Amino acid sequence: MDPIALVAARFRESAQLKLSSVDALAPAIARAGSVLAASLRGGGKLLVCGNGGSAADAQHFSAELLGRYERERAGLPAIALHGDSSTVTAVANDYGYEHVFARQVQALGRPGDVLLAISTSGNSPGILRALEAAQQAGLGVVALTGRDGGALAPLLRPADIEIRVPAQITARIQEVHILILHCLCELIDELPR
Ligand SMILES: O=C(CO)[C@@H](O)[C@H](O)[C@H](O)[C@H](O)COP(=O)(O)O
Ligand SMILES: [Zn+2]
Repeated sequence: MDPIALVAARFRESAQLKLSSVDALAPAIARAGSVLAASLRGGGKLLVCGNGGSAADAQHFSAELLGRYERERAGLPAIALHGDSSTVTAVANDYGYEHVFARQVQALGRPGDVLLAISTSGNSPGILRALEAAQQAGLGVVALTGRDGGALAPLLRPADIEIRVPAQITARIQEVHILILHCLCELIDELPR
């Protein structure tokens, strides 16, 4: 494989996926922005979770809220749930890895908060448990998924928001997820709080 051709092909795939999915995704992204801004306006906080690259995306997003995105404002409350390594290792060791996010949602989540769950497959057990814990605790839910939405999609309630990237490859889905997260940052900064 010619490396330059490979790079060019990946750039084109990524750009084409973004262009071909914007019309389908924009309404749900706008709705999610309103839900997140309303939660923050009402004194709520955002709990964010994902595995692997999606954990990095969760932390990237929480950093942009706690710090800043593109405009000056006070820090906003957001917690990336994989970030506390002592809690993650203790809960995984004592209860199993699938409980790592759910346990924190149960402990930290309050009605009016929002869980932002990120999973390209929609099938990661820890994400499914976190979703159930959020629903039980009265949190709003925004889920970033891909493929067919996996086992997560049918668990969503009507008020929950799924933003599903219409692609099969994890990396391409993640590349759209990060664009979605930046749009959410901008909407949070733009919408009344
Ligand atoms: O970043 C990547 C692949 O691009 C990987 O680290 C990937 O995030 C991991 O395999 C995750 O465990 C996948 O989980 P999920 O998106 O299916 O929930
Ligand atoms: Zn990756």
